Amino acid sequence: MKQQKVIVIGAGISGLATSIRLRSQGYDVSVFEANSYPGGKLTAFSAEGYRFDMGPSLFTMPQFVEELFKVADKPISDYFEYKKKEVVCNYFYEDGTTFSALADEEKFAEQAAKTFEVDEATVLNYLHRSKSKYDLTASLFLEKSLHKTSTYLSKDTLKAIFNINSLDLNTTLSNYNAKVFKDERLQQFYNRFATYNGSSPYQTPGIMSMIPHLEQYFGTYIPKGGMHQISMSLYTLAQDIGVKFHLNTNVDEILVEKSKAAGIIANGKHIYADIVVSNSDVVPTYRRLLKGHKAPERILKQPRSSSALIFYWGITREFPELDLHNIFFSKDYETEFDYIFNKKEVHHDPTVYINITSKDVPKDAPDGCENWFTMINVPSNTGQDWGSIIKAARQNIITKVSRLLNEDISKLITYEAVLDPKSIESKTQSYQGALYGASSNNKYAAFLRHPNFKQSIKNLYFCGGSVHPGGGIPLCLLSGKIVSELIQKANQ
Ligand SMILES: Cc1cc2nc3c(=O)[nH]c(=O)nc-3n(C[C@H](O)[C@H](O)[C@H](O)COP(=O)(O)OP(=O)(O)OC[C@H]3O[C@@H](n4cnc5c(N)ncnc54)[C@H](O)[C@@H]3O)c2cc1C
Repeated sequence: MKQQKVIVIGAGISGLATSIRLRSQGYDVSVFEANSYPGGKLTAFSAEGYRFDMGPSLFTMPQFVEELFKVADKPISDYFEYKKKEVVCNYFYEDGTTFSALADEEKFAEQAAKTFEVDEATVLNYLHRSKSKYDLTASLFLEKSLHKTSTYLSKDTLKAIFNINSLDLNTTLSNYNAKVFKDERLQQFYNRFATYNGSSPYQTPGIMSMIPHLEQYFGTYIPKGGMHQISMSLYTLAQDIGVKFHLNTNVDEILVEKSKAAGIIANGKHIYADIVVSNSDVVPTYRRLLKGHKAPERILKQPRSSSALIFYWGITREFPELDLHNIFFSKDYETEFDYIFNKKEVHHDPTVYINITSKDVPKDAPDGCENWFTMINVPSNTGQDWGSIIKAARQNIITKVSRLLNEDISKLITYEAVLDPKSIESKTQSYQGALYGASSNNKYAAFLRHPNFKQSIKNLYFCGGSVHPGGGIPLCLLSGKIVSELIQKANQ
């Protein structure tokens, strides 16, 4: 059979994963990327002796990265190394409580019982329930297309349906956590996991209590050289196995002939292919690349996930009380989320996340200094005045962190760069600058994500954080897997 040509639009983490899988399956794969660099949101920059990962900072489920080296039949050690973190995250509360979340489950529960009003058994039981929710649903919701009948004819699906009541779909995450834990600080700790897919704990269903399992059971990791090594190692791997990259090439249109994807138009040129995969956000894929084709309006109108406002700060001091991941909680979590998702504004007391890779990668900052990636969750871009929001948030963050660390950090900032939802949108063509596509703020969200294929246009596929199974590095890698399996099956 003639080798089939595949065009992938976008070299985000999902586009890279898809290209590696399809090339390993024998396809002739070309990736067209608008930016001058691969990786999309997963990129980095250096300035004045500091290196910063620009986007994702938390690395979980490394097995999905490992799988890509296996399918490409290349030793991962030639490309990518990472180590497990024993301290997952340090937490700081407004009432002065501090809590260091440890990777080891038993030690974590022991520490939680010492810090909060809870016994170890309650914490362990919560984690066990979290694991069973994941085990029951992962193969159905995350690893297969939800839009193919075959998915529903499996033993796993029947098992999930029989156990539907144990999935806590009919309550919100915050109500579920409030039922299990008396201590509001521990509720806030577990409510935070809603932000891992850009949702609100006060709206997202209780099934999201499976997310702590990913962190606690599979662990958290730091790549040698920082997060950017994930995308760079996959880019090198893809090139080594023969994927062709066209950087600085924006795709303007997907060519469709006789209800079949036939290629793309880029720089005014028609480039033909047998299969097209869009790693571009699904909203601009329809609005710009598929103009004139009927769009699934209900899906495209789903409210977006949260976005982020990030200050990249060069800090001229080291803080031993901080680790790679640090959270400074807001006092009133519910109001903070009401501002983000209902008012579409930013509360004056936001939860602040500080990621410091120089803790594990010393050369990321000059001696005696730290590289702070200081982030707050903010609404997606619907035309807010980001200039004023940035000004107010900067002051509020500095005041809060200075108070909780007992040190005026404003005097320590010698380098600063800022990323806001508008710049996330313009750099990656992500609709409204949302980090994870649509939010999961209702129990049907999983079914309201766009499928990985299009019924009415043959040979057109979709991967990435805005489509099934969702955003975040692990799910984006899984969408690449689902797409490559769908293509393989269609071509058998
Ligand atoms: C600040 C921030 C923090 C985050 N934190 C985490 C975290 O800690 N852990 C985690 O797992 N996830 C995190 N995420 C989410 C994660 O980064 C994303 O879910 C994931 O990287 C999305 O990958 P993707 O392949 O879907 O798309 P993207 O990274 O958005 O890449 C899409 C690519 O397609 C290109 N493109 C789009 N349209 C076209 C076109 N027409 N022609 C050519 N090219 C095009 C874009 O230029 C871009 O390079 C974070 C994201 C951000 C921004």
